[in-house]
Amino acid sequence: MTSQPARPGNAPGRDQIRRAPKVLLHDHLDGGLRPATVVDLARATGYDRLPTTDPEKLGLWFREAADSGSLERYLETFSHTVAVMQTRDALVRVARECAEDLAADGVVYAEVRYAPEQHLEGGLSLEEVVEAVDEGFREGERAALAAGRRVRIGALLTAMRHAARSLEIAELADRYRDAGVVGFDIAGAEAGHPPTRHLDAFEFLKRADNHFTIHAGEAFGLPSIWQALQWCGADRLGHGVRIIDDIEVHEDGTVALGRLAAYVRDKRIPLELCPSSNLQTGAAASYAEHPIGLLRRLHFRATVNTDNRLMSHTTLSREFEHLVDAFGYTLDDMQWFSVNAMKSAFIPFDERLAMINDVIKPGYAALKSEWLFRQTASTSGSSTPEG
Ligand SMILES: O=c1[nH]cnc2c1ncn2[C@@H]1O[C@H](CO)[C@@H](O)[C@H]1O
Ligand SMILES: [Zn+2]
Repeated sequence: MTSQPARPGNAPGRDQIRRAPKVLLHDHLDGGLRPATVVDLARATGYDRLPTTDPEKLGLWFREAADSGSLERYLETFSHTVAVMQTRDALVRVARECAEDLAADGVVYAEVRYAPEQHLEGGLSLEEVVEAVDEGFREGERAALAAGRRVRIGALLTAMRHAARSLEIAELADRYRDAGVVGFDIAGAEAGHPPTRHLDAFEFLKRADNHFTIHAGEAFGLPSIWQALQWCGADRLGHGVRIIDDIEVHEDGTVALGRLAAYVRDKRIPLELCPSSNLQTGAAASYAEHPIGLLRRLHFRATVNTDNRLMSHTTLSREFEHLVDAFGYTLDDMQWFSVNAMKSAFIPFDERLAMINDVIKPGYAALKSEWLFRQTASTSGSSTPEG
């Protein structure tokens, strides 16, 4: 274990970051398994191609293999997790543990995505996959509640952008809407697989009043973001980090936004930013240089996300710790990101508002008052009373 780095001023500590109510919009179910669960499930299903069956080494292996500098290589690691998620029991377990792990990390609302078409090899139907995952999420929510933590999980159904099942998956998402599914997404290698290949799926979704996000502007730049928004009509951008290519920072500190960047900011298009994942796929060089710093300053609708907790050896708290260290963020910044994310969620407006007013704001207020009392206690303790 590394020791907690010293953080200046009123920077929140590791424990406060974990306890702060957080909202997660971009997390892949098949990218968040516990290493020990991968080993267990491989044993139970007879999958013998894991690089190692030692959970600790396996965790390390995923992290290192994903640390390749390219999205394509990063995605290769999913062959192992997807391979052990082909039965109903496996899907229920992985989804249950996901909900429990997020709750333990202080996440109060999450949208977790996966591609149903990748879980059919054991003979399950698309519907059975969706129902198994939903059962797992609900079990996990109940287990978390019994442990004193409240989390709400909604599913996003992903279609793989290199495949040709997006309309079918979009229809599936529509059918399971209000039954645990809150939206749709496309994922997979970005270069060479433009979102416009899936226009029929997006048009269907829009006509049926559904929400969707698109992985765009991660490994590929502005044209991908432009297509996702202006051709496909995405509600949010998965990553969207390359919008930075349309922002010019001048030497005197002034900033000029290109038309697309201005559109994204003006329309409050949510950016599902995933710092650690971006470092691994080469989309950013370091936390300190990650575009999230500038995007937050310019008041884009930026949110903080994990992408793949297993491959990036991360949690939402750890993502925030990195940002606190790199940019000196405070609890106010964390609250800003969390409210941004909650505003951008795909559940109904009144439920989002209730989460913001009844869970997020009171949660941060309590943490801030803790901090205030500690400050007062330490100042009065160190001063000598006069008279
Ligand atoms: O950052 C990413 N960019 C693009 N695709 C991804 C990323 N992370 C995961 N997946 C892909 O999404 C599938 C469904 O969850 C995963 O199997 C993986 O292939
Ligand atoms: Zn992703």
